[in-house]
Amino acid sequence: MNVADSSSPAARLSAVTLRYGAVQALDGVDIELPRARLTAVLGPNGAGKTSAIGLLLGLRTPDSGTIEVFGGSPRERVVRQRIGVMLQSAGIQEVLKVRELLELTRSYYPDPRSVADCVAVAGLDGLLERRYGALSGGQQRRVQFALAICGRPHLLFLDEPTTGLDIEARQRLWRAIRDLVAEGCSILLTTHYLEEAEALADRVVVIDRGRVIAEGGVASIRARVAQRRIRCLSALPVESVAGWASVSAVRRVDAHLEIVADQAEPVVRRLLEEDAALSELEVRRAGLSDAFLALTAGDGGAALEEAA
Ligand SMILES: Nc1ncnc2c1ncn2[C@@H]1O[C@H](COP(=O)(O)OP(=O)(O)OP(=O)(O)O)[C@@H](O)[C@H]1O
Repeated sequence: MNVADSSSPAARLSAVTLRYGAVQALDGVDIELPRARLTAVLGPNGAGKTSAIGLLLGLRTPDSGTIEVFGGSPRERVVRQRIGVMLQSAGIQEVLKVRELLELTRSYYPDPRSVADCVAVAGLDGLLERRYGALSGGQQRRVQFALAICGRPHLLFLDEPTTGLDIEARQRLWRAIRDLVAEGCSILLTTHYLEEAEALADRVVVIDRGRVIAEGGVASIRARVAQRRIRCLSALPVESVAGWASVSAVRRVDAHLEIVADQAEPVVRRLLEEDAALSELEVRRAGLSDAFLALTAGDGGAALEEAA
């Protein structure tokens, strides 16, 4: 295992495909997790985010492609001992007390944090003697986070970690996550919330229907979300509208044109000039789904869902 080479990524999925029966969950996915950086994986429900994490954890085997974690297989013990994980389905024994859960999980790792440190980082004051199953949803999430970080992982998987947390708990978790990255931890975070990615991520990978459709810095992904979405009933040909200034994507859905544009006004003006019969004109701020449309326009366009 190549633990010493700090220039290589912490983990890498290369050309990975994964199918569950008829469902192609991942379809040729390449993702790299650079060291000491937070990579946010964004995408709609069913995009393949959890499946990608399952592969990186060695819980599943891909149909094709390769997975490397610290240069080795995620199934090697020495690799697993460098990984922490907070999944959506936690599978935690409900009858155990928080202290027992922490001590049990700490025992798997060679150099764990102290229980007191876990309590401080995850905000578990007063919860150690409580049974896990008797905690509120938000308290359980905090315990799950503590279990994920108690082994001082070098690579941490956080699958929608702030779901169910109140604003204060979310802010606290964000601070803890930032501290971990500053200490050198590499993190893969999945989220449906663009603002969470903006607050935390160095890089964003957008997955849709099993494919990576965009990746880059937060600013470049956000720039696409700043676009406008224009929808109207018009017979203008898609090919000609696609060539107009400001237009980054266009497609036809039944009789409607759906356009993603950097600026709405010039496009709307021209639409009205060129099609006197145009009707049902709508302009709205583009959401994440519109960013997907803009990014995938070259290969036929992704399904346009309601703005995120
Ligand atoms: N165990 C399974 N058996 C069959 N299909 C599955 C299984 N797990 C996932 N899938 C399917 O694979 C696809 C990808 O699912 P996955 O859970 O990876 O998506 P996700 O991006 O994590 O979604 P979400 O945001 O809803 O958590 C979906 O179509 C899902 O229904």
